[in-house]
Amino acid sequence: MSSRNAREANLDDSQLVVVANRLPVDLEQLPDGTTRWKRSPGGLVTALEPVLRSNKGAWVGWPGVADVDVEPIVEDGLSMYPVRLSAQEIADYYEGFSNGTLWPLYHDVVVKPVYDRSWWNAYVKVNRRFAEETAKVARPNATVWIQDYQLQLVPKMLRMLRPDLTIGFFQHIPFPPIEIFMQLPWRAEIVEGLLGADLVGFHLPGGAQNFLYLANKLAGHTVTRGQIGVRSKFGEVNVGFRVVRVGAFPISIASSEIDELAKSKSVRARAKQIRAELGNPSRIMLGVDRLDYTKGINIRLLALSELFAEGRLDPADNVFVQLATPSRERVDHYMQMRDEIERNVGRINGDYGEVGRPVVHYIHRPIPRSELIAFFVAADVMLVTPVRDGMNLVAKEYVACRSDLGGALLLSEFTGAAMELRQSYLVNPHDLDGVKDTLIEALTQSKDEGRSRMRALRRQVLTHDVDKWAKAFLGALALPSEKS
Ligand SMILES: O=P(O)(O)OC[C@H]1O[C@H](O[C@H]2O[C@H](CO)[C@@H](O)[C@H](O)[C@H]2O)[C@H](O)[C@@H](O)[C@@H]1O
Ligand SMILES: Cc1cn([C@@H]2O[C@H](COP(=O)(O)OP(=O)(O)O)[C@@H](O)[C@H]2O)c(=O)[nH]c1=O
Repeated sequence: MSSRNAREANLDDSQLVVVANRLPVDLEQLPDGTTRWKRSPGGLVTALEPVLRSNKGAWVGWPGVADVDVEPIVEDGLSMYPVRLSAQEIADYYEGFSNGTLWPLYHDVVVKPVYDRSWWNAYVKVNRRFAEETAKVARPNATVWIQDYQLQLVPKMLRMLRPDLTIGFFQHIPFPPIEIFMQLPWRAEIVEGLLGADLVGFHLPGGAQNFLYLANKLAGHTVTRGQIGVRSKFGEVNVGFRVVRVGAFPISIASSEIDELAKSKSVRARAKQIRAELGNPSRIMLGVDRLDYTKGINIRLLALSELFAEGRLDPADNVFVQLATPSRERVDHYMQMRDEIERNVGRINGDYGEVGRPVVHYIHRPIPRSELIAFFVAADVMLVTPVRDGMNLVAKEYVACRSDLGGALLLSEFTGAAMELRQSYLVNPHDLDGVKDTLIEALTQSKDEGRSRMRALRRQVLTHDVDKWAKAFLGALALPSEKS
């Protein structure tokens, strides 16, 4: 990565500042003691990086390693301001409160959240540091856009430090049903923290509606009663002399860019090569995920193994490729899940594979984007089976890659993407027989059926891209918010 020091480039005072737990790049420490930058994992970075580069804004976030002081850097017009976290803070604020408490709680308690007071204290302390760093970077009257569940206290803390700023907050993960959120010992503090923003955005109207209800119940503010729409009909919370808007803005991808890349000769050629490397099977099934227990990877493996056992799917002619980026590897539930998935991959290959011809190809490392796009082009059926997911950009990326109108998308009803991608093969991931039957349907769809579904899906993804998402959010944030 070619970079210049941000202070040298005199870009410190920015008009649009994104604040997220991670910078879009992670610092990697190599065994020989040198360091290099690599792309950070996850959909938040995929979505926001192009938006911020085109706005020439600033990004405040953690550089991905503990206890290092990194100078601000500027790259292609994007200024990045690293926030230092100690190893203990990473354990308590990131792995602990963010990913051991909030992540499972907000994903419908799919595993049991841990409520630990020292984790909470670290969360407060680190949120304060993010607010202080942002207060230093933002120009007078700038717009600050805070991202996600790791930083829910920052809006209020930042408003106290810098009342001149316009502050937006976007939640990338589901906002849970009220009775689940009410488990959280620090529920009122979180709601108050978010209400420091001028606009609080969610992917779906349901999450926005849940938050609106809690703003009344837990913080005692008066709120509007009408139904919240998609990019329209915002809810309002009266917080003293301010009005806080609450809305739904489903995130998306740089659709045309991905569409173009997928059409390129090199990607087409690589897709063909992938099929050949897999032994030219009749059908390639694909999964692409961070290795997270919310993504339902084991459900896919179980469905496949039963279909092979029942003779409904021929292991000699169907392969499944699972690309899995390592994620949160020191958190207990992630370690357990990895062991379970890897045991299942081994078992299925032991039962149904042949020497030199596994039925499940499992890769546990980050895959570069161009290679990923070639996999999307090669795959006949894309398996997206989370038990809960804020959006799931992978589902949209698959659709953007299929200008040939080939392929089929099998999609869990419990993803944010399911609200928009209605012509996919929708499944309830808890209903294993339903998943198996729908998978067979997708694998055996007629050409006409597949083309008609993919055409409709592409219309949605290509007309609702990440630029539209950012403009809708920032446009709503720019509306006057003072009470008249
Ligand atoms: O930073 P990590 O702990 O390594 O996790 C990666 C990111 O995961 C989550 O992504 C979410 O945002 C996507 C874009 O809105 C959405 O499609 C997906 O459903 C979410 O799970 C997390 O919310 C991010 O903060 C992390 O950076
Ligand atoms: C496995 C893998 C993925 N990517 C990219 O990461 C994001 C994932 O975003 P999504 O919204 O589906 O989910 P999370 O944010 O992780 O919860 C998507 O853009 C993938 O293309 C990648 O670049 N490399 C990988 O190996």
